[in-house]
Parts: sequence; structure tokens; C-alpha cells
Amino acid sequence: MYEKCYKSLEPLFTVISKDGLTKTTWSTALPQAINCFLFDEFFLYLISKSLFCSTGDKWRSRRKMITPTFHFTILADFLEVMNEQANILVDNLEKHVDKEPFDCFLDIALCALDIICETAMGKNVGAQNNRDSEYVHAIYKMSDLIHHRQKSPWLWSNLMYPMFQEGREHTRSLKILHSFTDNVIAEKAREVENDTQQKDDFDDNCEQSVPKRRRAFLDMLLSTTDDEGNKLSYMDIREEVDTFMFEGHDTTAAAMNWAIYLLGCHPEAQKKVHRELDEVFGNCDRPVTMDDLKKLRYLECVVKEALRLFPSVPFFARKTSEDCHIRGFKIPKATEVIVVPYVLHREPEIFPDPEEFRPERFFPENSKGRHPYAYVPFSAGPRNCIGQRFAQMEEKAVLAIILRRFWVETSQEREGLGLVGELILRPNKGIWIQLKRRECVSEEESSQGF
Ligand code: HEM
Repeated sequence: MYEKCYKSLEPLFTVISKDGLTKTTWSTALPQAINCFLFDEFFLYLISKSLFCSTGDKWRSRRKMITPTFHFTILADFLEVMNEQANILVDNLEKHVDKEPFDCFLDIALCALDIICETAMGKNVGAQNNRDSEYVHAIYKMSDLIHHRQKSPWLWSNLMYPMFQEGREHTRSLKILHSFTDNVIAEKAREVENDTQQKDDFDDNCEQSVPKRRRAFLDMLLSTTDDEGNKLSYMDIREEVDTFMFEGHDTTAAAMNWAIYLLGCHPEAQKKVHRELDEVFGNCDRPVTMDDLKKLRYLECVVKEALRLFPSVPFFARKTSEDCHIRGFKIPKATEVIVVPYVLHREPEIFPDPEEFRPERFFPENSKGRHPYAYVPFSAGPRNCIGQRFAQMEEKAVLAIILRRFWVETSQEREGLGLVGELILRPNKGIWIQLKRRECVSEEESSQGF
């Protein structure tokens, strides 16, 4: 199940089956690979040579420096932000209860944007209640421009691009995004300095306590050092923050939307989620805790199954760093390899009736012995998604908050989704749902004839 073709004069190899994908392939040939494909090149203006786009020693050193910022205890602090933003989301969704179907895509996407802004930069941009802000506009404009450029070969030349209207809009949006991040970094650096000063004063006179601030990824990036004790420069930090903003917002927004859509299509699965939520939270309207997240096992299977059917990153590209063999084919060094989770996740021997939504596939007893690379929504090997745990936590927390309050229905067919696989797998026609006030499971069962 491989396709060998050529992009200009460079060999290009597409992986759409797990067979032949071994730990060694991921760890020796593919990880040192670069996110080199044409699509990522357009991203470079935004995120330069950040972790996502860097290679070799620079990537290795950056990955080592940034990995601790995704530590469990740090992620646990972010749950407060996720609760707050998800509560704003459900309050905004209230107006749709018992009304006509509406497209929920942007509501959920703006919630994801608010979460990543506050966790990455420590900045509350309030996108959910301020959709017209210049920064929010620039983020969406930039995504549209990158997607449009991918599909328009006449816009590919860097020399010619600024001569087109799109090129000029690109420059304008980029300036807004970069100057926003620059200001936030400068502000944060001052805060960190003030905190250090206050702490010194406190240590000296032991009288007043230093107010506790919420930590953001940015705080940690400002203090992290490499093996030689070198700090990241402002430019390095900006690259990483901008990468988190883009990688950590569109991906989770799409994933949460797909999960909501699938639950809307499958009332029996939604009822199981509701039962689990009732068991964990009862009638109490309290915030979601890390302990709760651990108990939401069925919801976790829903999240995984949604990412199987609709992987937010439907394909990704690598360049082999050495010769390797995949299923008998010799893949020479420097071949561009495209891995396609959207197709990999549909192998019928691994996932029978692959188009069916069955969260039970991910019960531990049903996952035992499954090929380790048959399911790779977050990629695999050392170059896998660094934000995986953050993303899973966000998805579960936000979905739990939505589903504790609402019952979701949809009559939108899969054919009516307008599925497009650009950088992110999106429903071009939106996700159209209807919301009902949530009843307890026994009432739901009797009103729906279960
Ligand atoms: C459902 C949500 C997400 C999915 C499905 C996802 C998927 C992926 C995939 C497939 C890759 C590998 C891409 C490639 O090799 O070209 C990747 C890399 C990456 N992701 Fe995610 N991602 C998600 C959320 C996040 C979040 C929340 C963050 C940050 C807060 C993040 C940050 C990154 C970074 C920095 C990389 C590059 C890692 C490296 O090259 O070492 N992602 N992601």
C-alpha cells in the first residue's frame, strides 16, 4: 500500500499502511527528518526555525530545553485556564438551547484560542467575547493566507508574492502577530524581573508575600537554558511561542469539533459519556480537576476514536536522514516521506468497519497487541507531538464542560461536512448542531426511548 511518485526531481514516498513501520524507522530514519514539505515552508515566515521546523542539533537542543515545560505538574496548573475558558464557551452557547441548528466551529475554535493564548503567553486576549480584535483577525487571516497559498502555485515565489494583494496582506498580518508576541514577551520579561526583585526584598525583610502569578509556557521559556547554560534569545522565544499558538490551537479546535459532531451523530455513545460525567460530578457544578480527568475513561476513548476518524493533522512530511527499508522498498536518504494518518487509521484488519464510530475500540482490552504505529494522530518516535498531553487534557476538560450542560444533536451527513485536508483536517461547511438542556441520564433514556 505505498505510492511512489516524484515531486519535481526529488523522490517522494507516501506511507498509508502501518506495515514496515518499525521503531527503528521512526527513531533512526524519520525523526531527524525535517518538516520540509512545501506546506511547512510557507509557515516559516511565521515561526521561523522553531522546534517544529528546525533540524539536526538545533532541533535536538530545543526539544531538550522545551520538553520540561510540558511536565505533568505544569500542565495541571493550566487546567484552571481550561475551566475558565470552557465556562465562557458554555455561557455563550446558552443562547442556542432549544433553537435552530447552528455552526459551532468558531465558538469552539475561539475557546481553544483563548486557552492557548493564556497558557502560552499568559495573556488573556478574550477572543470569545471580542472576535473583532486585531490580533484575532490577524490569526485567522494568516491561516487563510497560508492555506490559499498552498493551493495557488502562482503565489509560491517569494519574490513575486509581495506583488500580489495576498502577499501584502500576509506582510501586514505577520507584522501584527509578531509585534503582539514581541510586546507580550517584553512585558513578561519585566514581570519576571519585578518578581525576582520583590522576592529578594521579601527575603530581606520577610514582611510582605509575593503575589502568586499563573505560570505560562513563556515564563519557562524565559528561564530555560541549554547544556552550556545559554538562555534562548527573544527571537528564539518568539518562534516557539508563535509555534505553540498555531500548532496548539487549530489542531485542538478541530479535534474538539469532530468529537462533538460524532457524539451528535451517535446518541448511544453520548449517553455513555453523560452517565460517566454523572458518576464523576453528580449534580455539582464544580471545576474539572486532574483526578476527574483520570476517571473520564469513556470520554478518553471518544477523544481517541474521533482523532482516528478525523486526525487533526491528516498527513505530515519528513525527509529521510539515511537510507532505510519500508516493506521491502528501499527508501534512499533525502527522500520526502509523507505519512497519512487519515488513511493509516482506516486499515480494516486493525479497525474493522473503519468508518464506524466505536469508542470501545480503545478500551484497554481491545487495544492490547495493536500494532504500535497503526494509530498515530500525534505522529511517533522522538519527533512526535510535544503538546500531546496538553491537547488530550484540553479536549477532555472542554468536552466534559460542554456535555455536563448540554445534549448535542446533529442531522449533518458526513458528505455535507465539506471535508478538507489542508494543514488541518477541517469541515469546510462547519459543524451544525442543535443543543438541548441536559437532563440526567435516566430522564434522557426515557425521553429518547432507550
Ligand atoms: C489534537 C491536537 C494535536 C494534534 C493532533 C497534533 C499533531 C501533531 C503531529 C502529527 C505532529 C508531527 C508533525 C510533523 O512531523 O510534521 C505534531 C508536532 C508538534 N506539535 Fe502537535 N498536535 C496537537 C496539539 C498540539 C499542541 C496543543 C501543541 C502545543 C501546545 C503542539 C505542539 C507541537 C509541536 C511544537 C510540534 C513539533 C515537535 C517537534 O518537531 O519536535 N501540538 N503535532
